[in-house]
Amino acid sequence: MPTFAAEACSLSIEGFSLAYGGKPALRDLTLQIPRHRVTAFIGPSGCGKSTLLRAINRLHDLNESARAEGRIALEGRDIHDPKLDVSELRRRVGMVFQTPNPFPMSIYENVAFGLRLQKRLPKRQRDDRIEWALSAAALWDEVKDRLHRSAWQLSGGQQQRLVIARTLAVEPEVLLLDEPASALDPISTLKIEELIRNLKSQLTLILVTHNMQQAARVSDYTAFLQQGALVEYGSTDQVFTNPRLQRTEDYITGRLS
Ligand SMILES: Nc1ncnc2c1ncn2[C@@H]1O[C@H](COP(=O)(O)OP(=O)(O)OP(=O)(O)O)[C@@H](O)[C@H]1O
Repeated sequence: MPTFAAEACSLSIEGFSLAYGGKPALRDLTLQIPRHRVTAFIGPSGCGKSTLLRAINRLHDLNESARAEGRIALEGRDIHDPKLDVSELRRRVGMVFQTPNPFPMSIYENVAFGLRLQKRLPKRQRDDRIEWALSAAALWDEVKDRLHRSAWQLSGGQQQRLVIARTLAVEPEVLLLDEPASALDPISTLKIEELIRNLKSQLTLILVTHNMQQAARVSDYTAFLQQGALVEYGSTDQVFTNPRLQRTEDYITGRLS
């Protein structure tokens, strides 16, 4: 199990469990997520990948039947600390979902949206931040001449990069990606993968994917979950080329779905 020195560790998950209506979805998970790396969560459908991802920015708070136990610390601070501001946590830990969900407004306003909630910036600075976020999401060149057109005119792949730009605009430290390319065509998927690899110089990324080639291509570390438990966690190289457990090998090679 990889462990990281405090200065290299973004998130530390310790004895974390979560149940929906008394039914366990995550069981006593302990793992550390390294800073400025891509970590993939893989495992069969229903094993708890999305539940774990969402727990990192406390989305389970919105579900009355969900009960969490244990600790998740971001930069050493427990995210369940009652003194912690949840909206600030969600700014620091951004999330991108499977289906691109741009708001029904212009490309510019989509990226400005979170920024406006966070703080009032003078227009010049806001424009600079929007250009920066769209560039970081590898979309600027494609949209710079039509910033005030509807976001819904973009292709699915462009919409997903716009959603990533919207998330980046508020300068998160961690980006959670829940199957971000599964609704996209192969070319758009490769663009998202390249983007993920490039973004790790700026922030920590966690990727949920069903696509084993994708996990192998973009992630540095891979955690394999089964029935809510962490089965194997290691460098992606090790997990994919020399898995410690037969169950991991069976899943990676498609013998277990
Ligand atoms: N909102 C919810 N209410 C009740 N049960 C839920 C809820 N969300 C997930 N579950 C259950 O928790 C377990 C883990 O689900 P989760 O969506 O985290 O798995 P997953 O590995 O991401 O699955 P998939 O790959 O199919 O998206 C499953 O048994 C699921 O039915």
